[in-house]
Amino acid sequence: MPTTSSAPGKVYLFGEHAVVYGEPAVPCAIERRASVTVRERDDDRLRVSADDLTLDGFTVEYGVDGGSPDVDVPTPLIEAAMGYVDASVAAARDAAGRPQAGFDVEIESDIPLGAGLGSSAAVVVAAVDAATRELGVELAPEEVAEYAYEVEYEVQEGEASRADTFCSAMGGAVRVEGDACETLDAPDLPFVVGYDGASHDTGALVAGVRALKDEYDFAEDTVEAIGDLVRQGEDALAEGDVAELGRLMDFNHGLLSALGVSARSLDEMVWAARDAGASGAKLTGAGGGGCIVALDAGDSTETALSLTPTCAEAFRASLAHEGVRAE
Ligand SMILES: Nc1ncnc2c1ncn2[C@@H]1O[C@H](COP(=O)(O)OP(=O)(O)OP(=O)(O)O)[C@@H](O)[C@H]1O
Ligand SMILES: C[C@@](O)(CCO)CC(=O)[O-]
Ligand SMILES: [Mg+2]
Repeated sequence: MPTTSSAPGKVYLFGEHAVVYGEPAVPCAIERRASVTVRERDDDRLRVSADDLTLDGFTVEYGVDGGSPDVDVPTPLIEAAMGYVDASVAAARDAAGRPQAGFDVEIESDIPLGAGLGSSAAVVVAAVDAATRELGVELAPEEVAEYAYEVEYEVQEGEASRADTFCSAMGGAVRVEGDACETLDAPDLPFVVGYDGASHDTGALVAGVRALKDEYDFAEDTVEAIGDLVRQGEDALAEGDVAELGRLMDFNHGLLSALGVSARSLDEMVWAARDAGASGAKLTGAGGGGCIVALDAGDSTETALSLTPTCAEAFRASLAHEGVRAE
């Protein structure tokens, strides 16, 4: 019997990048999900199909010892995708004590890839959950989050926080600071997302911030300032003070720009949202290209974004109260 799990993507209210260095962050799960279906095979091979990775999708199959896959899309794309799937399957084999287990894996996702909405974490969380359940092991969402974090840590070459994976596994708004992860009581915030259609490589952007921080004390101070801002933002979130949350999001975007992770397309969308009357707007996730998130209960930000030349897609995103779940 195949087993399917799904998990949500996320936007960052505050704190991406700085969270990698132990500052707090508050990501919020959104109703865009990745869904992973896993079927155990009777050999040790892994066969992966991903419908949404390219317009045509791809299928790749190989054994526990690797081999040269026969595929029809550019190799770097496959290598990137397989890094996460491979490591998720390894985590599930490990959790179930079944190092030779083989699987057919199918990935479907409505989270744009490499765009700051946590597609990698959602795929990994759903894959770990589905593959462990397929092997008869039921993990608590917190345990799925921990395995998924180890996968992101490995694929992002030792520079990853628990924020994306914990948020995707638990759903709702969460607070992550180092290895302290908690869920928060948060009101439904009026998120509007602008997507420039581009994709980034999170690992490379994190490495860029690390280099800046190692070179300049004031870059290190910038990371600490983001931490201070998040602590202030938590009070505003508890009070449901959308105006103050917006001001702090604007400030957070400025600090992220200083760390070199914004882009002209993101800045243009941020300004379009502000001009349209959004309470605040910032890039979300690793940056470099991808998505911004703004707060606006009315329609003007979504309309303004959809008319912005650098915006390929604008949409509202509601808080996903459920994290990983069996489908
Ligand atoms: N539908 C999918 N099918 C297969 N792999 C996917 C899919 N969606 C995401 N991935 C994997 O996740 C990678 C993108 O992860 P990355 O961390 O760079 O971006 P993100 O998670 O979308 O954004 P951020 O980390 O900034 O929130 C892709 O290269 C691919 O390996
Ligand atoms: C940039 C980053 O902070 C968030 C990416 O969504 C990286 C991480 O936390 O692992
Ligand atoms: Mg990611």
